[in-house]
Amino acid sequence: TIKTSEEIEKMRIAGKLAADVLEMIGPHIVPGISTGELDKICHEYIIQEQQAIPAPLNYKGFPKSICTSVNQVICHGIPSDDKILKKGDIVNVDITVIKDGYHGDTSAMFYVGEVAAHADRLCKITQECMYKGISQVRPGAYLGDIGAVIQQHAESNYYSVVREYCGHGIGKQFHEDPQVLHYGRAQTGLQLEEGMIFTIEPMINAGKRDCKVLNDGWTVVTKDRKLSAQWEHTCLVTANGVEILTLRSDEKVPF
Ligand SMILES: CCc1ccsc1-c1ccc(O)c(O)c1
Ligand SMILES: [Mn+2]
Ligand SMILES: [Mn+2]
Repeated sequence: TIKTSEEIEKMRIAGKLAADVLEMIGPHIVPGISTGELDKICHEYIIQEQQAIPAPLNYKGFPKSICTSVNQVICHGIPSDDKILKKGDIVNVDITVIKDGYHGDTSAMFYVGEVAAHADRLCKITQECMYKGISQVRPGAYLGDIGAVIQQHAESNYYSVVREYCGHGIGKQFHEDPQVLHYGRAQTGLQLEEGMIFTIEPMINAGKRDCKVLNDGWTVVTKDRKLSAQWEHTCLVTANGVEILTLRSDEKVPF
């Protein structure tokens, strides 16, 4: 749906709050902390400090307030007191908050201590995929333009694009139309219009694109158990391009 200026203002607030949670949790991500503890810290911050609601909790039955996806986990990792982070791990923390009825959805990769060069490279290229996708956003552009540049950057670096999960429209609902695929052909699909708001959240695998869901019914892992990375921003289509609603205060847009 095309958001009104009043709705856009509320989405700016929700987006900023989601970004603030990621900035808050970063320093806590050190060897020895559990993902269950990260969930507790974020939950308390969202509820008490932000007087907001964590959207994942009880969404389709998800049991926690954030998603924490470590190493070969592609997405929807369930925080656990038994999952202790160790040096060399890469972890995606995915935050969605609801404030005044509107959603802000963002995620980032964090390094636990020093990580291997190949892990660092995957995280960096994946962030570049997200930014390249965002750089295509303007009125009149096509959803296929976003998918094509993400796929091109990933595959030219010998990585693969997960296809089973995608970005999405967002507003009063966590997930709205359109689906935003992270692969595709330029100049195809829906045309973007000023006032549209959606996420771009590419999941890029070091190995093959195939994935599977574990017996917990949530955790999505790479079939070949190689590493996966993901970054996510909530984006607004503006008259002259794009506004990233979940930009962090220390984050520079590289285009
Ligand atoms: C945990 C929330 C959830 C449950 C089913 S899909 C999903 C989810 C998680 C992160 C997201 O960015 C998203 O758009 C959806
Ligand atoms: Mn998310
Ligand atoms: Mn999302």
